[in-house]
Amino acid sequence: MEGKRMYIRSIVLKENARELCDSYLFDIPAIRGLETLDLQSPVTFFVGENGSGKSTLLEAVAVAYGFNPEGGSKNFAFSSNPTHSGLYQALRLVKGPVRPRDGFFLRAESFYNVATEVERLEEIGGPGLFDSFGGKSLHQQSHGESFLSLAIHRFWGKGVYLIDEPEAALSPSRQLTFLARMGELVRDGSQFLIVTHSPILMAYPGADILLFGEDGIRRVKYEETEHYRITKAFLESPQRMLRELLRGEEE
Ligand SMILES: Nc1ncnc2c1ncn2[C@@H]1O[C@H](COP(=O)(O)OP(=O)(O)OP(=O)(O)O)[C@@H](O)[C@H]1O
Repeated sequence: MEGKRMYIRSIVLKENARELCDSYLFDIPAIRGLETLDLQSPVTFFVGENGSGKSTLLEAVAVAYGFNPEGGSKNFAFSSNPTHSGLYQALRLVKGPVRPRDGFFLRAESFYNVATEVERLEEIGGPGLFDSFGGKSLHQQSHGESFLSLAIHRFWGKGVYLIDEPEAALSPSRQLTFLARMGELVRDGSQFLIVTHSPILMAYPGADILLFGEDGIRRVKYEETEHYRITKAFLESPQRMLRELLRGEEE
């Protein structure tokens, strides 16, 4: 996809951001240091340590873009336990000239409620309800199965897909299935913003990997990520790494 086909081109923190939202957000280095974050590839990953602000920023982008804070498409309006921050009010999104035809925001915590709402809306839509989800209610499928059903049957393409830790639902082989599905959707003009800890997912060719750290947000190569380096070192010699880690316990 050419740059001009990107639906969200940049994430900008407004100059008066501190007046617009909660102060704890500015204790997070990635948020504090944010000015303009350009999205340069149809697939962008937010990576970094636990608590570095990845989900906070993804959720704020989702809400600023018009998604329901708990997830779903732009038509979803359910609310079970609103916990999202006010950061979305302090963001300005620079959008591309082409509008997406589809979009979905998914978080692991509220996936169950999204699945319920998807089924409710499909029901209103008439018969053939479960055909689009492999012939079964999403609630009769496991977390991973229903996640993939959504990605395969409900992500229609030419869309914006914001997903928080898809690997929470997926086995390694299903992560590969999801990668392949992402490839199809990207070739069909879609854009993904994904928070992940998975060294499998972040290997997507040509993806832009944005590392959230103590110095703010910076672009890194796949092989520079801790996820790649630690996983590689571990798998090359699990015994050696475990020996070092558990040494204290043996003495
Ligand atoms: N309502 C809140 N009040 C104060 N601090 C909060 C609040 N919500 C989140 N935080 C803090 O904001 C920080 C960023 O959280 P966030 O969920 O964005 O991290 P993350 O990078 O997605 O982490 P993980 O990889 O563990 O999911 C954390 O330190 C968290 O404790």
